[in-house]
Amino acid sequence: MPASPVTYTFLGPEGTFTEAALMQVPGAADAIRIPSSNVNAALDRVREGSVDAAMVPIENSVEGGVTATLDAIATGQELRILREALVPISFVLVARPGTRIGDIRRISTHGHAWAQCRLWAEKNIPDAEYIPGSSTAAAAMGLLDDVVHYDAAICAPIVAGEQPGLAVLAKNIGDNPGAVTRFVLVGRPGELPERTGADKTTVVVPLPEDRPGALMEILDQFATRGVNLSRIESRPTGQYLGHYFFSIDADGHVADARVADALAGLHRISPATRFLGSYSRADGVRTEVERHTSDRAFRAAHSWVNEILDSTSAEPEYTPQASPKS
Ligand SMILES: O=C(O)C(=O)C[C@]1(C(=O)O)C=C[C@@H](O)C=C1
Repeated sequence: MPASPVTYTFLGPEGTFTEAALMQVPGAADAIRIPSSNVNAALDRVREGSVDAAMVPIENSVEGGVTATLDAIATGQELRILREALVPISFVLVARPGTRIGDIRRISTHGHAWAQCRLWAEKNIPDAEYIPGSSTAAAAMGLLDDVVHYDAAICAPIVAGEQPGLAVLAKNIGDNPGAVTRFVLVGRPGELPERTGADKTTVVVPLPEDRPGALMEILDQFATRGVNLSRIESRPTGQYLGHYFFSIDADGHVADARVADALAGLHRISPATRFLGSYSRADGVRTEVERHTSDRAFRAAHSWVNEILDSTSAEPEYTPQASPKS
């Protein structure tokens, strides 16, 4: 019987940056690809098992963390990050043919895209009202639909190139030409991606309450084991004011002794710590490991302690006390 094809979902519709990220996954071109209208819907499809994995945005070099994703993977049925993808971001301004920049009164795009074009918009369309869109491509495609109440959109160049109904009014309108968005492919817990030496580990750590220095203790678990952090963000749990969790990316794989030891330390401090995955870095940069935090150093240290335990009687011998004479 032929194997059933892999099924992916992504923040759609076609033409989003998220779809571009999914197409970086080997075999994605031959897989079934189902667009989802938002990050939660995409992750729900993974949880209920109707798709194998979902590609979602997690972090932008200009605007920071994508909170919808950070929150959705931190709670609910457990999920795992299987890989990451980096997409260079450039934006175009599109409208219906015949529209001039001076005609624009209302403009739509994804919130992260709007944040990355803010300076351009202030300079070129200062009076235009911003209408939030579920994605850049959804905003652009909406212009082909007579019912939408905006007259321009900001999207990826690819959308404009494929739609004769859309005219490009301006190119490269992002405020930061080097902008990059990081995406993650999220699946259900199962096989762990192999350790490559150029890996990342993502965890969610609820901040223990009413404990002075709790954040310091969390950071210390990584610092004392020579584990570098590439992202740390605090997010409210939503339960009540002042209750936060930390979303953390650390260099290394849970199969690295120093990372495993740091995670064990986190679990002691905050038992509800959630492991979100170890996966290879999209940029392929290998982690530099200091000698005293290498697997070999951890092994040697553990065998030293075990030797001590083996050669020493850990529990004092039990000598029953003579019963007092009556
Ligand atoms: O709207 C899209 O095209 C998306 O893929 C989402 C998204 C994001 O969430 O940051 C991805 C990349 C860009 O930074 C802007 C929007």
